[in-house]
Amino acid sequence: MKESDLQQSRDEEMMQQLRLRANELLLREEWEQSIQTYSHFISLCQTHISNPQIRPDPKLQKSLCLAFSNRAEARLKTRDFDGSLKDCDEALKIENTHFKTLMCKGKILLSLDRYNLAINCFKIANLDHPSNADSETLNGYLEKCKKLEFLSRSGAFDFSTWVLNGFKGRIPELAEYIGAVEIKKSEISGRGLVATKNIDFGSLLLVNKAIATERGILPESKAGDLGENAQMVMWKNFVDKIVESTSNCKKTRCLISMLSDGENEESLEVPDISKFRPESEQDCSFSNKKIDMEVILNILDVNSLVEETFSSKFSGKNGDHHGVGLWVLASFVNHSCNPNAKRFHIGDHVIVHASRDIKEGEEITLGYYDVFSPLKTRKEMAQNWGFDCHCKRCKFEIDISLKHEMGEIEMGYEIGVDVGTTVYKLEESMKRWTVRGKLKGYLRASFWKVYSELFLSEKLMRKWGRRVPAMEVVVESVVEAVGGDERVLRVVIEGMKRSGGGGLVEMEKAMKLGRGVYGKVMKKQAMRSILGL
Ligand SMILES: C[S@@+](CC[C@H](N)C(=O)[O-])C[C@H]1O[C@@H](n2cnc3c(N)ncnc32)[C@H](O)[C@@H]1O
Repeated sequence: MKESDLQQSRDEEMMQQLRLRANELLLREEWEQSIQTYSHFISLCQTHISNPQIRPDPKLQKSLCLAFSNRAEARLKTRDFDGSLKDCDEALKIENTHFKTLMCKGKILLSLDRYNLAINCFKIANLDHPSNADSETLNGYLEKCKKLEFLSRSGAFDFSTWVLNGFKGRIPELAEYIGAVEIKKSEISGRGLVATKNIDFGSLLLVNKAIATERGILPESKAGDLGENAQMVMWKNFVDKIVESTSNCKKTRCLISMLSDGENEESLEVPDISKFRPESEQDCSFSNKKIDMEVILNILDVNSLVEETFSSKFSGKNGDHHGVGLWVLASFVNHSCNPNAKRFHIGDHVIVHASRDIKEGEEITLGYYDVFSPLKTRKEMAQNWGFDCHCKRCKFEIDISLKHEMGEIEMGYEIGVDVGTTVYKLEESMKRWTVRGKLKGYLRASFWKVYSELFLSEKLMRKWGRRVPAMEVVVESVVEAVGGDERVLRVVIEGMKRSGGGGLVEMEKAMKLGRGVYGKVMKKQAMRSILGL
């Protein structure tokens, strides 16, 4: 036997061993090792195939296709989406209708929210292998992709069934969605999200999937080592997940690199909103680089959010479950103390809707912290975020806080003076200062705690009822000024129940308020059930 023939048979033997070993590792779910072994096999196989002295072997081509496909699967398990997609494409170059590869590629594209491309993969797989044993699974994926693609285009989310089931069972299926908004230079700070047309209160503005989230149980009291340690562990895990996502996916790396790290926000580039659409390809200077750890930490500091879950908003409690995450598009929304939007979290998605009517060109704003608190508390919370808020409401309240009576009212609020006295004094002072319209709503929202305590107490209302404005009047001004809130809803519903359940008009008002608070994501019956009407 010639030396070259001997070498060829040694190579073939080696490839055979590598292939079997890699398959075994894949079955044993030892992803990293199987990736390494497939890589070794692939490299030998490619050298072998490209050798002009060796007769082309269709069997070897098939093995190479399968090796790429299997390595793609293993890479998918390690969440290396880019690597996995590249492997799928290599396999498909060899056999363009390879079923297993098309399924794998479809699943990756689905988890990257690229619904249309995923649909294409599943469709080709279906056309070419109509009687495949896995056709039920395939059709399941195809249906799921079509549904998500529709949701992502229309924003027609409906949580009614989930709500009516008491938030039990599977959470509603959610897709990424971008409503009538664009990113523009903001008058508040840096870039912001702006309405591209008039938007009704309750309408969806965006649904955005997290780059990563971390959830955990933290002791109720955050004081003490136990709470602090648990918080630190959660934060560390969260940072690790973000680092992993940025190194595994070019698109994630590009998107994160567009976020503010808190420095020179005014000079940051204003990205086009299309970059955030599910199907968009990314092409940025960061695409092949690692983002510096210090930059990642600063970006997370400025942009990560604590979850406010949808179901806990209704029950009024989140228990000791806490979640933190990074939602890239939602990170472009600035804060205002008279916000026009609200956010909720379901699974890994954040859902942002208009909490008031929004005019074309108006900036979308969220309350990063509780906007139903007095100026002093809000200022402290803004400082924790690292900025000074200069919104209309803050400016107005800063002027008012210079008045002597305001100092007395604030002092009374802090030391817990009877709520009726505080409300009465504030209302009388507003008359003297000729505070009108929205401005009244601003101050009432700042002292909402005392107003709600007064309205919820039959005893106090008997004493003060005639000397203070009616609950409906206060609620209307507060909602117009800063938008609704679960706590405002609670006062309204209590008031309705106390007056005998409320007529149709009251009921309609409460439902309308509910749509501003929770968004138009459920039918009337579900809304009625969560409002307890
Ligand atoms: C989540 S980012 C919002 C988007 C940011 N403006 C940008 O250009 O990327 C949060 C940062 O925006 C700025 N910001 C948001 N709301 C603000 C406000 N009301 N006043 C001043 N700065 C604000 C602060 O620098 C804050 O740390």
